[in-house]
Amino acid sequence: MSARILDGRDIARDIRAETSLRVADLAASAGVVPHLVVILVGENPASRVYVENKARACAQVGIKSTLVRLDVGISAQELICEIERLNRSPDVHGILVQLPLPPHHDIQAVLRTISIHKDVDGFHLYNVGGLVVGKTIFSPCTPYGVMRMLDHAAIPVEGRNVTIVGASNIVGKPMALMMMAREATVSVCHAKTRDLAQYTILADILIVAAGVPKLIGAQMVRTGAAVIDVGINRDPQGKLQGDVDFDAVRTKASCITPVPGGVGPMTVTMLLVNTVSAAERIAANATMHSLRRSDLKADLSVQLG
Ligand SMILES: Nc1nc(=O)c2c([nH]1)NC[C@@H]1CN(c3ccc(C(=O)N[C@@H](CCC(=O)O)C(=O)O)cc3)C=[N+]21
Repeated sequence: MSARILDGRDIARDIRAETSLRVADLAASAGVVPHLVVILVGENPASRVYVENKARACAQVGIKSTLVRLDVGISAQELICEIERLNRSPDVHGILVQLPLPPHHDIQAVLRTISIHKDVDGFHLYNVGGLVVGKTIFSPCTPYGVMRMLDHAAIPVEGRNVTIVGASNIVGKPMALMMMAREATVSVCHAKTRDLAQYTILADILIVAAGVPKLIGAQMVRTGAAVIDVGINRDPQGKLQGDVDFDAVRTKASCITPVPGGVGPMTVTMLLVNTVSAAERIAANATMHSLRRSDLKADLSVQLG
């Protein structure tokens, strides 16, 4: 068997086309242009590249984006003030603090400062906790992108065995909760799980986000499984590589995502989707408030004769 390649760039293109239409509708109905602000602290070269990719993707669908570059030495208090300013700004709909942050910052404290209505990364404690009870406003982009890829490929989730390797806050843990919400049977493992293959071999859907090149070989994969590679590893030549031994596993899986060109483009696309949703929600809220105000004025003028 040779697996079907799930092309993240193709799926992302379809979703971005839909997203552009939503942007146009919002301009027509409310005169609003979605606006994402990305905060980059310091000079991490990988972060620079990611941030540039995000800006380019925004421009493609008509989202306005602003990069706020802050000095590596900025204090926690100054960073928090900057976020609070953006929270209050009615013309900003999404706020993203590029991770990692320099070590003197408490990442959780910073993320908790972002308004939950503008938390398009889905990293605020409210949105993270919301995944447990189904009350999240924004889902984190990478697991959301994986979900959309599976749905796009008509790969069923309900009642399936899903094994997740890697339990990070931004991928593995939220992925597990989203899969549980869809009634999958979920196992969460780590790169160091004893006899990892015992778990991976059970998976109808295997999702790998462990950050270990070639962690998953063909013998660890169930025949016909869908294999989703979230790994991003750069070899010394700068070539990007996932966590799955692609050439070996593709002979055994029924579907597989490549790296690059798999989950990565979906992550950026879900950021666009979340930003447009944020703008739609904020615009709808503003309309509701102005309606209420005009109702109130009408009531008053009736009462006052
Ligand atoms: N607050 C925050 N939110 C994030 O979403 C976030 C972050 N911080 N810090 C870093 C990670 C990493 N991440 C990626 C997004 C897209 C690709 C992507 O598009 N990859 C392309 C290749 C890009 C290349 O060649 O380097 C692909 O897989 O085809 C990769 C990685 C988002 N992150």
